[in-house]
Amino acid sequence: MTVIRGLPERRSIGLVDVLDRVREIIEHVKIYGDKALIELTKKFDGVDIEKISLDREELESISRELDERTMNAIDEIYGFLEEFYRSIKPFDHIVTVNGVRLGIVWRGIDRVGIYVPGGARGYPSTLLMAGIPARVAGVREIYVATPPLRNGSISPAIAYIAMKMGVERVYRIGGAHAIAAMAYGTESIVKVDKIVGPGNIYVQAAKFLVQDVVAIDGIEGPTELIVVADEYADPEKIAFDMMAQAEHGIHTFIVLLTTSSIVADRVSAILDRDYVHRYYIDVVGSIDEAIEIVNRVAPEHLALHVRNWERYIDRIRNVGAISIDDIPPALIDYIGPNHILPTEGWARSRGCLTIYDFLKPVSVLFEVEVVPRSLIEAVKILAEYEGFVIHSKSVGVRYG
Ligand SMILES: NC(=O)c1ccc[n+]([C@@H]2O[C@H](COP(=O)([O-])OP(=O)(O)OC[C@H]3O[C@@H](n4cnc5c(N)ncnc54)[C@H](O)[C@@H]3O)[C@@H](O)[C@H]2O)c1
Ligand SMILES: N[C@H](CO)Cc1c[nH]c[nH+]1
Ligand SMILES: [Zn+2]
Repeated sequence: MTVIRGLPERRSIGLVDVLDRVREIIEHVKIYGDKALIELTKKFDGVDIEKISLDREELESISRELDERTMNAIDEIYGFLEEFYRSIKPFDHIVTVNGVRLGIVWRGIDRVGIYVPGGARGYPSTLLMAGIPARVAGVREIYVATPPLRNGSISPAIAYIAMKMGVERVYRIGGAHAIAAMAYGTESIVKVDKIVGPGNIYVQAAKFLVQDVVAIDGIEGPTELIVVADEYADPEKIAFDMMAQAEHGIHTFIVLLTTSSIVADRVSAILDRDYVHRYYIDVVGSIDEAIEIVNRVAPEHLALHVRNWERYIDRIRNVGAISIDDIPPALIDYIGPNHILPTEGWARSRGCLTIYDFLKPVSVLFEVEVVPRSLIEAVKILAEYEGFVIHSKSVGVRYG
């Protein structure tokens, strides 16, 4: 049965199901370094790799295998996303309030590790989605980890983008061990300040577990989509949107909530031809009810096949991405603004990957021109209230 009526209690797999196994993998990498990476790559990917890290010369040679048509497609999307991220790059904000000049200045993170998932042939689009905002933000060093292909090499498209982006190194390792390696460092892997990127449940569980030493962007696991549709929606387009996201694997979470039993039956009839993936369809009383469910479930993607969508948009709070009206989620996957999106309900507290993931706001207090007496007095009082007498003196010795 591929189409199930109603909603499940939970997603088919979650971090909690694999944390113990992933913890063991991480410990193994911490102790044995490169040796563990080579061994685990043999175990999980079935590939012997002697050298983990690919330098620019090797990347150049792999990228020469890329056909011109795909190269042009990458260039086109690269240019589009670069322009988008340049145009939303935040400015420093320095203002004067009551004679005090202060503000926020943005600084790029020094070293970022980008995880690019394996899939069937690699996810070059993910490198675009993470690497372009990182570059525009001014990240100094970018490292990429991606699982090796069956032949031991990596996707020529990933190699091409890595070259174009000027990344420092590409590591041909995937899974939880790749995350552990970038978090703790090994003989051939540089320890980074932040790890970003989507992947399967092992990859995301590893990101979750290494937060004692490295920042992460969030949990971006197996793909999720909820389609909300009214009676005017086109069942064929809905089915395509659902099957497209199911294409990512067997752990995807794909749901249709519709007010129309006719739409439900028609979509179900199309999806029934897919024997591999699982889909959920529920008939709801109203679009408002569907939106309540969406906010509770907090899916990665939401597709809104609803007339008068403007009426509902402000009430949609907990989703990673919204495709409205006739826009397929698959378009967001390739032209963004970003397809690196929270799953497993994490959309309740964070959204898509953005340029802000690669920037740190630094708090700066410049000169104090006219000393606002009341403000200085307030500072001294609060410092003393906290028991920090020297804090109070340090301010008082300058401003009285
Ligand atoms: N949420 C998002 O933003 C987003 C974006 C793109 C893709 N995705 C998801 O990323 C995932 C990609 O998954 P994938 O598996 O193709 O690639 P992946 O790179 O995430 O994982 C593959 C690696 O997992 C490791 N592995 C495999 N089996 C294992 C096991 N039993 N124990 C430990 N490690 C194991 C292997 O080392 C392998 O190289 C899909 O689920 C897709 O839906 C999510
Ligand atoms: N749908 C994925 C996010 O869940 C992103 C993606 C990349 N390539 C194709 N699709
Ligand atoms: Zn996709």
